[in-house]
Amino acid sequence: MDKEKIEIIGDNHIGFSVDTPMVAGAFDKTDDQKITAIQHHFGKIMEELGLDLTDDSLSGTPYRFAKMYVKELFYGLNPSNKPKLSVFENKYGYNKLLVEQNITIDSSCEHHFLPITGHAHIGYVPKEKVIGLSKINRLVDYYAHRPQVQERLSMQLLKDLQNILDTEDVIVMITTKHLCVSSRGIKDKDSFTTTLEYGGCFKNDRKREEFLGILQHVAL
Ligand SMILES: Nc1nc2c(ncn2[C@@H]2O[C@H](COP(=O)(O)OP(=O)(O)OP(=O)(O)O)[C@@H](O)[C@H]2O)c(=O)[nH]1
Ligand SMILES: [Zn+2]
Repeated sequence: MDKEKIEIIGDNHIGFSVDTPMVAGAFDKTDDQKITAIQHHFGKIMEELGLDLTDDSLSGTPYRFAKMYVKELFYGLNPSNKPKLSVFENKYGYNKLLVEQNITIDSSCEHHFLPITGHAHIGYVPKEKVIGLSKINRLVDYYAHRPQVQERLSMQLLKDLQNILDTEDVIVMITTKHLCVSSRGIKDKDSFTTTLEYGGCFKNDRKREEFLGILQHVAL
């Protein structure tokens, strides 16, 4: 992509869809085939930087890097890795706010491929269905392990939880630090980023305040 095109995307970097932009056939190759290809390309990048790939310490890096991308940092791109989310009938009729807070976010920014770290706080008001608590954490982990923008990550979590729980009454707050802001570019070490996405009863100011009140003493 030429520089002019990159500048344009720089001004319009938020995608129009909640789905991660993927090409057709994105999973035609196996993980091992992807690792082999990425290993080759990353080795070339290291060579361009002038690094000696015959050095003991560097020789395994292209493979380590490729395995880390496919199996760890970006495992959430592949829908076959989506966690199974068991939901139960709301037999006890609990119909007040439930908050799962301080869920670890380990993600990567899709513009620079640098880490985004922080926490998600997720609340919902059950209707007919309740979800196993750990499944909320697992879903966050899954969507975070893609190249992301924070806004889209929030929306993907909201939409999926609304579908799974069969209710609009879900709220997702994410507070993070972006290394692309703190460690390069403007190098601002202190700023952080918060997004808030919600539907249903959380459109009501008092319901949103109830959720935010619970989070008052939560650290980043
Ligand atoms: N809205 C949003 N922007 C993000 C996110 N992660 C990174 N960015 C921004 O994406 C923008 C990309 O802008 P560009 O001007 O194309 O890139 P750049 O020249 O590296 O910009 P600087 O970071 O200002 O040096 C930057 O402003 C980033 O801070 C995110 O999750 N959401
Ligand atoms: Zn970035």
